Amino acid sequence: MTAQRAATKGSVASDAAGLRVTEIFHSLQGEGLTTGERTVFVRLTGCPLRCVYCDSAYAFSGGRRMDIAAILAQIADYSVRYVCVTGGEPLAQPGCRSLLAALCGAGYLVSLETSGALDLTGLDPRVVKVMDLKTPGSGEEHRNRYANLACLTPADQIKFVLCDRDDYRWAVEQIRVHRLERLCPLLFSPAAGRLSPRDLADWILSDRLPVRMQIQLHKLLWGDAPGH
Ligand SMILES: C[S@@+](CC[C@H](N)C(=O)[O-])C[C@H]1O[C@@H](n2cnc3c(N)ncnc32)[C@H](O)[C@@H]1O
Ligand SMILES: Nc1nc2[nH]cc(C(=O)O)c2c(=O)[nH]1
Ligand code: SF4
Ligand SMILES: [Mg+2]
Repeated sequence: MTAQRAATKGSVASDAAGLRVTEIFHSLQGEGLTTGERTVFVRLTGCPLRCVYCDSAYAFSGGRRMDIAAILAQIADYSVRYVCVTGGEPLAQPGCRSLLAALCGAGYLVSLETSGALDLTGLDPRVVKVMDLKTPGSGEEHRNRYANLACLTPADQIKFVLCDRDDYRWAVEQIRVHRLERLCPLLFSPAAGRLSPRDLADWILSDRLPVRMQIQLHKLLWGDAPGH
């Protein structure tokens, strides 16, 4: 299926209402526990982090201001059950919480991709939080907000995007120290183009880790192009 890119460029409106949106597109979920499900992605603009591997740097700036009604109207065109709010760092925009609540209220199964660097309290409890723990190799480990772990439930997911063997060892240690297994499913993902998926698979098997490996499905299907 061809993904569709719906909202992208345009000037940034100055009014405080609404959210800055880089794109809204229809694709197959490429990450996490609902991989393969038809999903509409709302990519919010702006991020205070700069992970070395970021595949969404085009969302750091630009975008266009949309109010929640307009976002909902655009999503309605696609007849999906799943909506994924991502970015950029979605929680960097104050309006993100209202958007998430409105999406849940409209009956969508809503997930939030977040760096783990911003406060997770006060989110609609129906939102599935997919939270990264940023590794040393990302260059943003110091931004991890460990208090967020207390906000996670078994319905959420913790993701490690790994650049190399040192990141892998670090992630194993995080699982042990914070007893992450007891919180929610754990995802190990190779940083695209930096870590061999086969090496990662071998390490996980060899160490008998309680994690789920993922490879970004959308990149296998469509490469690096935005809007997929
Ligand atoms: C682009 S980020 C947006 C949401 C949020 N800023 C975050 O980092 O979770 C979405 C997901 O893509 C992951 N990601 C970004 N670049 C990647 C890459 N080159 N390879 C694998 N995963 C990547 C991030 O770690 C995060 O889990
Ligand atoms: N197909 C597809 N699945 C995704 N899952 C998480 C994404 C993201 O950029 O956050 C993403 C994305 O960009 N595309
Ligand atoms: S936090 Fe997410 S959007 Fe921001 S730089 Fe890192 S991967 Fe990219
Ligand atoms: Mg992506």
